[in-house]
Amino acid sequence: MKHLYPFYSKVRPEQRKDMMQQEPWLIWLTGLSGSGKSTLAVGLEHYLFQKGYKVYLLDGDNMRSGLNSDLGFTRQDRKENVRRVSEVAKLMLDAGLVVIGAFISPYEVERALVRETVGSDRYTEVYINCPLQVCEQRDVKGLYDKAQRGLIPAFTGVSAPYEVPAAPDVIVKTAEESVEDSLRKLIEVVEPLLVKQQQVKHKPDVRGMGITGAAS
Ligand SMILES: Nc1ncnc2c1ncn2[C@@H]1O[C@H](COP(=O)(O)OS(=O)(=O)O)[C@@H](OP(=O)(O)O)[C@H]1O
Ligand SMILES: Nc1ncnc2c1ncn2[C@@H]1O[C@H](COP(=O)(O)OP(=O)(O)O)[C@@H](O)[C@H]1O
Repeated sequence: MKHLYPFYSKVRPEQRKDMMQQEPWLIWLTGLSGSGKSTLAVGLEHYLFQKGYKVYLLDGDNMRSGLNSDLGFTRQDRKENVRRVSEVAKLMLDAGLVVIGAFISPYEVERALVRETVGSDRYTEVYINCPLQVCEQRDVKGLYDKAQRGLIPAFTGVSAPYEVPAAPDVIVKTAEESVEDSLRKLIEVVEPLLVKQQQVKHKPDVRGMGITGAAS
């Protein structure tokens, strides 16, 4: 039995939105290695940052260098990788940020878990669609070549599966579009989601702000 006693913040989500002047949102980019996730995620983050949004990018290679450095690419480790990232993203959303996640996340069940963890009302799944042959030709990091020579086990698309998203919110086809075109398409869908829906006004009421034992 776990003896846990979660506390509840006195800062309401609406107050955070007011402070941050944006809708917290997770934009999740899934696709094969070399499909264009990092290129588009970096571009989207940069664009949104320049426009004044408080935005942060979580990327597979980066997360796997720190928090998830103990994980490899077995079925179980990929599941744990995405589970941890979804919990990190949830905390960042609760703090009011816009979060971009760029992960292969090859299994439908884990992508559904991300959606469920953060809440489907603040989640957009983007399928970075690019045929395997094109990714192999690009071979940005030389990983396909190594995987084909048997030097990298369980490489997505070569020796491990990638389940095409059944119902993504957005699809970008990076073999057919320029980087600029794909980025524009992404921005056109994403930016309207982040604009704060309504300004919430509240009086500066300091009663019960957690100061205990003080004379009232
Ligand atoms: N076996 C294997 N399969 C796929 N990818 C591999 C593998 N080994 C290392 N890499 C590198 O890890 C990056 C993908 O990490 P992710 O955390 O996004 O993967 S996953 O969501 O857990 O499947 C991936 O980055 P991208 O190329 O940007 O997708 C690779 O750089
Ligand atoms: N429309 C596009 N969108 C994104 N990347 C593209 C596009 N067209 C070509 N590319 C190229 O494809 C490569 C994608 O690499 P990268 O972003 O590292 O992929 P991933 O992060 O999915 O492994 C880059 O060299 C990029 O310039």
